[in-house]
Amino acid sequence: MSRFVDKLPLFDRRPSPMEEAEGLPRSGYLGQLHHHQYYQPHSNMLPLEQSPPTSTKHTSVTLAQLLKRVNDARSGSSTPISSPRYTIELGGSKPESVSSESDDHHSDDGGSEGQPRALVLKFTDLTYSVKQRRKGSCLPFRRAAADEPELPAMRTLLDGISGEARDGEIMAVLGASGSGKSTLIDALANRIAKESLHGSVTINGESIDSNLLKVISAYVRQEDLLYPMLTVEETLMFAAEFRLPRSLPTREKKKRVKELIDQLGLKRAANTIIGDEGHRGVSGGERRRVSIGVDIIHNPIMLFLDEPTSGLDSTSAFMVVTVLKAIAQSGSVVVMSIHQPSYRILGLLDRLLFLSRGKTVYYGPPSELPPFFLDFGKPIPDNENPTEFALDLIKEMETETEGTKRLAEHNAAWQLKHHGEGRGYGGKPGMSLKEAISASISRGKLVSGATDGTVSVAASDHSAPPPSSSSVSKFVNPFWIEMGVLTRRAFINTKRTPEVFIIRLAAVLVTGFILATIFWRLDESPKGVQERLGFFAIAMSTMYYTCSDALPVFLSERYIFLRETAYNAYRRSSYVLSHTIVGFPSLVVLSFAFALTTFFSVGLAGGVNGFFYFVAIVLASFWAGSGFATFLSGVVTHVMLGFPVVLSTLAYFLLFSGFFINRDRIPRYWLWFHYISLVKYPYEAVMQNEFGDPTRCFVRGVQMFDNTPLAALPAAVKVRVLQSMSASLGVNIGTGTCITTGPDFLKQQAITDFGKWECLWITVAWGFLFRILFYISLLLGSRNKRR
Ligand SMILES: Nc1ncnc2c1ncn2[C@@H]1O[C@H](COP(=O)(O)OP(=O)(O)OP(=O)(O)O)[C@@H](O)[C@H]1O
Repeated sequence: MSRFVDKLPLFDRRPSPMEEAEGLPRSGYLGQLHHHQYYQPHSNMLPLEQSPPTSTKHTSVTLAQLLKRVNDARSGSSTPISSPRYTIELGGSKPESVSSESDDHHSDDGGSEGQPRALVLKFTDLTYSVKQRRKGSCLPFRRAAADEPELPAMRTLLDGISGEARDGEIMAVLGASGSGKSTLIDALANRIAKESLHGSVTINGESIDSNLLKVISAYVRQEDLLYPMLTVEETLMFAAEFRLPRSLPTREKKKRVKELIDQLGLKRAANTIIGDEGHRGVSGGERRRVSIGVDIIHNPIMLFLDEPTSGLDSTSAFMVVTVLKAIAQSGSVVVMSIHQPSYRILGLLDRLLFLSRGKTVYYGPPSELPPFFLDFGKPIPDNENPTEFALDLIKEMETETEGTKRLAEHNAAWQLKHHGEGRGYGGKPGMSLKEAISASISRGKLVSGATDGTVSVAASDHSAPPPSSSSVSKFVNPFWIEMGVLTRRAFINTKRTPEVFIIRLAAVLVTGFILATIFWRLDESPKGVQERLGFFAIAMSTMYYTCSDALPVFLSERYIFLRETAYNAYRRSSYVLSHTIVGFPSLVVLSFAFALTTFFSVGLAGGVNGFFYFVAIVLASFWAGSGFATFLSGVVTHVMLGFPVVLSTLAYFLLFSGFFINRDRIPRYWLWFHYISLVKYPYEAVMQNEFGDPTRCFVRGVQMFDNTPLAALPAAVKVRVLQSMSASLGVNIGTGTCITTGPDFLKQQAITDFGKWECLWITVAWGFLFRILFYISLLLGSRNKRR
């Protein structure tokens, strides 16, 4: 572990000036690891392994003053060291200096409470209720059973929760399953719609602009949402490209990824793919750590995590919380929910908030748990993990009729008695929000969306202008860089799942082969004409059917997309465009494959030009069809919903295309469907490509009796019928006279609306339209807030 901790770049592992000056061993995290003493009053500081906790205030002041003196002496000036330095505090550590200004404040006070902080996230009286539906209440005829308890219309998930989280510390939210932990984290991370959440959440006393919060914060979800075919390193590198400032050179981004891989203990898995059900990849614990890594890559100023340690073994969980602690100590506010912290993890937590059915039943440092429960009349037995004890007691009380009401009241009284009205532990911010963010950037925090100037200047210059929502751009990268990164990622994903394309190609080739053998070398007789019609109708609708595999593509990555766009990793338009670009070459290959297997074997007209037009219209059909399936994938939430919709809609498109019933025979009130049928346009296009030539004749002389009851007559009889017909009509119709040319046939089929090129462009336009609709569905459908 010590080797692992030594590698943590976020910790200042250099010997502190005081250590150097006094020849003391290194302070830092190890000192804390070796001293799991939770029952010290939380204001105590244990700065060094050997230091007895005498007068905390005295120790801290002396340390701070000494540090300042040594710093001054070493630098030969009074300029403060800009990198963060930490003293180790029981139950947490805190930055000694955020700026020269805050240094002074720290010197004045020394205790962890009541000090001015760089960042204070304060939440007051947070209350959130949701409408509650009784099972089956949507059925008007359902009657509640006599013994069924009447449920209230609203359910309160958070009930007047107050507290604060501060930079340098980890605040942990604890409670039984369903107590409201995730809901509280969502409320703090601005993931609940304003109109639904009552109470206030402020940072340094100011309510924060949603876009600015997205830039300075990160939210780690409970679920792992990762691309299965990317390796651990690639996953983190893409996260770095989306979250680190664009002014940071790629070399630095790579370095940061390597550091994070080391910190999270992922070195051995770095080149392994994430994996899924079908592909063996990293272990569940490693995947969890990668998920966390993706969101902490930029060392965010505000970090919210929903059960980051769930599913991890105790060593990995400790490793993760250690990294979180390092992030906190580099000047971030870290809020996380956790089920049952081990002893070691508890030593890294600074502030605990226990919830029971949406109410606070304990709020304070771990060190106050024993006196709190002693005062409540339930002393924590020696050697028992205090959080385990608290959770067990809470669970037990929840089963009683009164619930945890008494404990909640005890907590309220405790807060009032020990921490006064404000319940804020006195950690007042020493600067405004903008100044605090600016100071964070100065200390090396990478505010992803900050403009080039702000970041580069801020990294070295304390006088850098503080960023605001106006000086921080919404997106990290410009459009074309996003496009490049997304295209590269989509390309890698596609390349690593060749089976998807191979199956599609196989489906097209098999269909082409079957059609080629069935419609082999069609002649120009009326029968051949009918068969051509059948070939075109089935060919064009097959194009669309094979496109339905585009449906699961977005559905499978929908939640990754939602996670990434929640923090403005990229524009939705870049996503749509990059996926279109990556998918297009495969459409071209499929079009050629289908055209080559069918065009010549069926004996279609037009020679080389006709062939390329045929390729173009097949490609346009694939383009429109995949656009349609992609659009649906943005609207439906599950593939099981999507497939029936795609398949039935395509069946209707075929029905109204003009093949089964021509336009003139379609009832007027259904005519609109004929015009929105995706199959109509490519069908009419290939028909015109085939029958557009007026010099080609498809019905000559007695062939006019084909497909009629007279077809069965002997040829000589048909010739006589033809002669008598021409005599009675007074026209000369011989056996070689052309009765129906191609254009005549098109007229009979009511294919007169558009020319063949118009049909091609309309099909292409459909493809664009569906992609625009897909984009709109992403805009409207990817709200990340609870209502
Ligand atoms: N939209 C909703 N409608 C009704 N109840 C809801 C809704 N959302 C959440 N809940 C309920 O609110 C309670 C708190 O949910 P929350 O996810 O915050 O719990 P949790 O403490 O994070 O649980 P866990 O530890 O199991 O993740 C749960 O009982 C849940 O069923």
